[in-house]
Amino acid sequence: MDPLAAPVPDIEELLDSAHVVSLPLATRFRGITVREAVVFDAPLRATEFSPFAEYDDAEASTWLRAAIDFGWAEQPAVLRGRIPVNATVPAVSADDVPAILARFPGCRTAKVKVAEPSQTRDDDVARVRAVRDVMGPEGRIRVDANGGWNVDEAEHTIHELAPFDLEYVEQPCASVEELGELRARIRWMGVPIAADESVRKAADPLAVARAGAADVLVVKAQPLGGVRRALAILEQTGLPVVISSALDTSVGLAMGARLAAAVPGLAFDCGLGTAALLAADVTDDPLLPVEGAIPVRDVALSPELMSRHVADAERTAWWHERIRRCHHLLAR
Ligand SMILES: O=C(O)CCC(=O)C1=CC=C[C@@H](O)[C@@H]1C(=O)O
Ligand SMILES: [Mg+2]
Repeated sequence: MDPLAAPVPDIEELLDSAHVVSLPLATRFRGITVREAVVFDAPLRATEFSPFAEYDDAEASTWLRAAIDFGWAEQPAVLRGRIPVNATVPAVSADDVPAILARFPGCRTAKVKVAEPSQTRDDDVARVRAVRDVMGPEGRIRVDANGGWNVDEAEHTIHELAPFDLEYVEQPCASVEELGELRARIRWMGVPIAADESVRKAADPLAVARAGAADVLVVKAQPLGGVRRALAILEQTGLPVVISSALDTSVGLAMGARLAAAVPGLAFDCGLGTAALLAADVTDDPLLPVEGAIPVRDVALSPELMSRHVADAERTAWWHERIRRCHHLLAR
C-alpha cells in the first residue's frame, strides 16, 4: 500500500462534485485560446483536474490522482506564505511584450517561450531582447523551448541569446541524452539547463537528474500525482527546483503554491503567476501576482463564474468520460 495514495473516492462522488469549465485566455498560449479544466468542490478544499486534451489516460490518471490528493487528503505543512513568481511570456511578437509583462506586476523574473514551430530564431531573439529592454539589467530571464531544438540548434540559439544573460534554458531538447550532450557542449557559456518535460512526462522523473543532464528541475504538482508525491520525489534529488503550473485555474495554482510552500530552500521564482494569462477564472479572488508573488491559500469557488464559463454539453460529457476512465485506472 502506497502511504502517499489518498483513498480514491467513488466515481459518483467525484462526478457529483465536478464542474467542467472553459475559460478564455487573455492571450494565445501553447496554441490554445481557451483553457478547459475540471474543478471539484471536494471535502477538504477545491481541487483541479486539467491535463491537456491530447494526453492519454495513463498520463492523465496521474493528474487525477493529484486532484484527489489535494481535495481529499491533508497536505504537508507550509514553510512560507507567499511564493515569488515569474512572468510567463508566450511566443508573442516583440511588440506585444510590454503589454504581457504589465500583467505581472512586481515580477523580477520572466520566462519567455521560444522555439515555437511557426517562428524563426530571429523571432526568439527579438522577443528576448524586448523582455530585457522592459525588465532592465536587474531582471532575470529564463527561456523555455519545450524540447523544440536539436542539439545543434539549441547550441546555436543559446549562444545568440547568451548576451541577454539567461538564468537558465528550460527543456531546450526533447531527450535526456540530448540534454546531457548539450549541457557538456555549452558548459563554457555558463547557462544552466532546466528539465521540465523530462521530469513530468518521464516514467522515472529523476532519471534526468541521475544522468547529470540538468542543473535545475521544473516540478509541477498535477503531473507528479500531487503535492505529497512531488515533495517525496524532489526530496530524493540534490538539484534546485522551480515549482510551476500548467496554465491552471486559480485552484490548480493553489495546489502548486502549496507544493512551493513546502519545499525547503526555494531558490528560484516559480511559474505560478499564470492566472494573469486567463481572461476568466473560477473564483472571485484569483491567485494573481501582486508585488511579484502569489499567496499560499485555498481558493473559494464562485458558482456564478463556474456557471458563466461552464463547458458545453459535448465537452462536459468528454471530460466526464475521461474522469471515468482515469478513475478506473486509479481504482484498479
Ligand atoms: O512556467 C511558467 O512560467 C508557466 C507554465 C508554463 O510555461 C507551461 C504551462 C503549461 C504547459 C507547458 O507547455 C508550459 C511549460 O512548458 O512549462
Ligand atoms: Mg516548460
